[in-house]
Parts: sequence; C-alpha cells; structure tokens
Amino acid sequence: MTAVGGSINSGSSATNYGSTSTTQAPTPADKPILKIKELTKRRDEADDDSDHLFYDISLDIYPGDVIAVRGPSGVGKTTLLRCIAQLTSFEAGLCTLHTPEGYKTPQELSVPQWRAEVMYVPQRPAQLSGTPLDFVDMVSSFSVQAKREHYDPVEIAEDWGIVPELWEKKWPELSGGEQQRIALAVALSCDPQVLLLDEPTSALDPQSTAMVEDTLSNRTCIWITHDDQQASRIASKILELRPDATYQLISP
Ligand SMILES: Nc1ncnc2c1ncn2[C@@H]1O[C@H](COP(=O)(O)OP(=O)(O)OP(=O)(O)O)[C@@H](O)[C@H]1O
Repeated sequence: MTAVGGSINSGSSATNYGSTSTTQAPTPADKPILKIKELTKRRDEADDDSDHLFYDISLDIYPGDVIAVRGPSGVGKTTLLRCIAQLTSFEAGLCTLHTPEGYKTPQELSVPQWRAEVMYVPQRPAQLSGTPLDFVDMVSSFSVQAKREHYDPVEIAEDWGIVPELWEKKWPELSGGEQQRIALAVALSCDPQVLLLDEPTSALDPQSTAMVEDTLSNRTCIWITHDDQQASRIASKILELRPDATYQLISP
C-alpha cells in the first residue's frame, strides 16, 4: 500500500502518528491551538432567542489537550463539534486557530483549510460506496489534502488489528468496529491539528478501545464519550453539557 500523498515516519511506533503537524510549525505548548469564544447555538425549532442548545461556550485548547465532552443524549455534543468544524452554522461566537501568522478564523484560513486542520470524525462513516481504498483516493483528491503530507492509514489501522486486506472490501462487508477504525485511521492519516471525535470507540471492544486510546494519546482532541471511565482515562479536561444549555469545565 502506498501512502496517501507520500508516507512519512514509516515504521514509527503505534503511538507516534501526528505528534507534530506535518504541514505547520507546531504550536508552542503555552499557546492554545484552538480558541473557542462564546459559542452559542439555538435549537433548530426555536423561534426566539431564548431556547438554546448551548450558550456562550468558551474554551482554549492547548497542544496535547484531550477535552472529553459529556452530557445526556440530545444535549448537543455532536452539534457542538460540527459547529467547531464549520459544518453546522451557529448564532454567535468565534473559533480561531493558531498559525505562524497569528490566530485565524475559518474565513481567514478558508473553510476547507480549516476543516483539514480541525477535522470532524463522525461516529461511523456516512454510507459510502466502494471500498476504504476508494475512500482514501477520494480524500487525497481534495485539493486541500493534495497539498499536505500524510501518514499511511493502512499502517495506522494495522496497529489497531485491521489487516490490510480489509481495505479492499466493500464498506457494507465490514463490521461496525472495522468501519469505525478505518474511518478514524483515514482522518489521522491527514494529520489535522485538532481532531473532533464523535464517540470514536463506541463500536469497539475494550482491547481495540485501549489501542485506539493509546494512539490518540499524543494528539489534540475534542472527544465525545458516554463512558465516564474513558473520560477519566483520556481527558485533560471534561466539558459537561447540560440540558439547560449551560456547561461546566471540570478537571478530571
Ligand atoms: N443543525 C442543527 N441546528 C440545531 N439543532 C440541531 C442541529 N442538528 C441537530 N440538532 C438538534 O440538536 C439536538 C442535539 O443533537 P446532538 O446530535 O448534537 O446531540 P448529542 O448530545 O450528540 O446526542 P447523542 O448523545 O444522542 O449522540 C437534537 O435535538 C437535534 O435534533
């Protein structure tokens, strides 16, 4: 398997993928990579300004931070990640990313570039036709990805028990856990600065979960989880969303 856009760090250990960005000078440890300021989202069906899904969320994410996002079903965790990724619109607030030229908004950076650096990874890949290798080809054909260096997704997933042959099977022939690890490996291979992970181990057994957690332990992530034990293992901070649209940042 050839790597997408040129392999780097071939043969690196399982936990070394993306410890530094392949495309940019790393953000100094004392500066946030990502700043979220007063992010506010109304409920879909709300017809006035008072019914919020979340309100005024402010958060600085430093290099290596893992922010675990918790809260009951329907509270807005996925929507929050999609707003940060600029995949869903929001009513107020600002997200900025550290660059060598200072903090930039998605518009200053361009939205496709933003999404390449602040990448949302859904719980399962959307219904895809073809094989995971076709998916890799599609991702690497995006102009924003064509300019970047990539890790080899097959090598990343092999560390998680995904044998290379699985990349040539049709998506529906793969189990939920295989699909989840393959989609996550493709995202990781693109080396975004911040990963926005929507329950990335929800379909995995404890052993596979431990391997994925190990690989991601040196990445900067915002990570939705319903598993309190996982939150305590992975998180540098816990962001708890509440049904009344308030939130709390907790040190684990
Ligand atoms: N684009 C949107 N704008 C406003 N509200 C939305 C949007 N997309 C989804 N919603 C609504 O926001 C609410 C929260 O959904 P969301 O998927 O973010 O919750 P969640 O906390 O991730 O839930 P779960 O834990 O069940 O996955 C739902 O009522 C959903 O219908």
